[in-house]
Amino acid sequence: MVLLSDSRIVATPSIECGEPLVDLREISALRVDGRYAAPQGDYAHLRAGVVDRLVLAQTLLPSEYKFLVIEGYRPMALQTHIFEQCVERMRLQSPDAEEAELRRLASRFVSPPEVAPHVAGAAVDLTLSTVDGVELWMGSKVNDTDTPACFTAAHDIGADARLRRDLMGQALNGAGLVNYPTEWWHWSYGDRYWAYSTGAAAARYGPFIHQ
Ligand SMILES: C[C@@H](N)C(=O)N[C@H](C)C(=O)O
Ligand SMILES: [Zn+2]
Repeated sequence: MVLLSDSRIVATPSIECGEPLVDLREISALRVDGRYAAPQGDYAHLRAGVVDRLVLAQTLLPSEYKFLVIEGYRPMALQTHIFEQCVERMRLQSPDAEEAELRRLASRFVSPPEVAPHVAGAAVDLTLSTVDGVELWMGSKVNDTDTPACFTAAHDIGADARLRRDLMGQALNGAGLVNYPTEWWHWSYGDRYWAYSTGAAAARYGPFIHQ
């Protein structure tokens, strides 16, 4: 598995295309959860090209399902904070590990800020709901990385959750997004991880400042 801290991701070129962020709360086809709501509404924004692909992906789901968007854009300061917090958690678990190894271990679950897809407005954490908005069980809670069930390919999660993950993956892959294999809920388009995974010559979206 290629991690976000891998030198191949860091070395992937990024040519910023300048596309704006779009507020998902103004896209009637998409449902946005408010658990990470903050005053500026950063969490509810994504690049226009990602939004288009998300809307397309939703049409590829069986009609009884809808996406429930949990978090999109994340400011650099927030990404840096949660990455450093994760490094400190790794230090508690592996007190003798070198700094570089702690950062590699942390990057299994939080991206190093310099390549972070959420900071580019390119990544979305999402799950499935019923058409009425009732969140469905996917084998673990969104953002619970303390269980092996967070890995997208996990098998001991029950048949319903496995089927839902597969359906979600088919729809999102079908619309051009790629998954981070340690987190079933994390999908991106246009960032460095996407460029590396798809063989694109460069990322389309680099770090972005939401005004
Ligand atoms: C922190 C978690 N929700 C997440 O988004 N992880 C990925 C790998 C990231 O930080 O980009
Ligand atoms: Zn994510």
